[in-house]
Amino acid sequence: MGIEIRLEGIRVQKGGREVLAVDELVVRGSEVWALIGPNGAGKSTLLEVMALLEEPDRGRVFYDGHKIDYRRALFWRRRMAVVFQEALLLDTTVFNNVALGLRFRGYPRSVIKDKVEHWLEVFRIGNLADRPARCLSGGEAQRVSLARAFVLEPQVLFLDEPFAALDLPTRSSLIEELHYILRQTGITAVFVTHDFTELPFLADHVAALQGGRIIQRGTPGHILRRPASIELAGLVGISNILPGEAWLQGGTVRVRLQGGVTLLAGTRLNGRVVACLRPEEITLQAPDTSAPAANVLRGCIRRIVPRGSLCRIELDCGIPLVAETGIHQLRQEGLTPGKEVLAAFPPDAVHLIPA
Ligand SMILES: Nc1ncnc2c1ncn2[C@@H]1O[C@H](COP(=O)(O)OP(=O)(O)OP(=O)(O)O)[C@@H](O)[C@H]1O
Repeated sequence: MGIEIRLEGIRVQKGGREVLAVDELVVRGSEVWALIGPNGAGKSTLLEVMALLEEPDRGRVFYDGHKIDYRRALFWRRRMAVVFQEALLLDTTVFNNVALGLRFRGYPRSVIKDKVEHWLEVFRIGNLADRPARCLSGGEAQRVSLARAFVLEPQVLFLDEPFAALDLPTRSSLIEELHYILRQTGITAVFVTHDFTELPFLADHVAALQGGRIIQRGTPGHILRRPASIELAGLVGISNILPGEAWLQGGTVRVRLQGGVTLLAGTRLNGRVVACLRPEEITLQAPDTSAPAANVLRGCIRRIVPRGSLCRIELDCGIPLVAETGIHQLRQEGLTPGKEVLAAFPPDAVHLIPA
């Protein structure tokens, strides 16, 4: 079972100004949390406070209900592991890098051998055991770094952008492995990421930071669909961020966008807003002659930009819109630049943020 971490009234100053102000945060045992936010938001500082690498200027940190005394934190540090973006390996073999922590802890040789070999296999680097760490690729080095963390059987794991420097296939396969291992082991885990696509695979909970404060917390689905700020909306891949004026009419919310188009929205707000619409919420249909319906806009495909197995489709519907679809659907529907289409999306997909 993973360790529960509780923060209370945390304040951290750097360079003469407050860079972190978190009144309360509880990460329960075995939960996996992601910290997201723009550059300089305080994610790494928060991770370092949680991992006992940085003592806050004010506030208290509890592990499993015990208030941390930083002079006696070794007891808890032995139950945690930290993985950084840079693998930070020693200039020796892969085996020795992974074995190092166990040797420090005085495990017998045979136990060390079994444990190291097990975790090298789990991260599919058993064949690299005798390879000098300096001769590894970035992805291999990051696998070694993860094996070195897991071999210590920590109860809590902290990861600061561990996949940021990796290519897409390596990142995808490492995330899949990590997802499986975290669920199997029940370790509490907290990771910092800039990549919103990692969230649904890895995290149960997300804390979004801005200006040193947690401005929103929730499930990955909630944060991706209903971000609390315009900056966060851009960060989680919402490519349609459209200014307008919202008003309530009966039970529905309408928003008149700059450009004159009126949409039904799923957030109860009045006044100046920005409407956020995820590109994958838009379905494209062939134009027909039926009466116009709510949130069905007639438009024209301006540009198609392939992105792996997906395509970004730029539309002119009286307002600029970006949709996303699979290559298969693109071919099936014969979608090409210049083609007329109907762009449809449900009111619930239109999230409003006060402007
Ligand atoms: N040693 C320092 N002296 C002064 N300011 C610092 C120092 N270290 C960090 N900061 C500032 O503290 C704030 C929070 O930094 P932090 O590294 O926690 O942000 P972050 O969200 O992890 O950013 P990034 O996504 O760019 O890594 C930033 O504004 C940063 O400039």
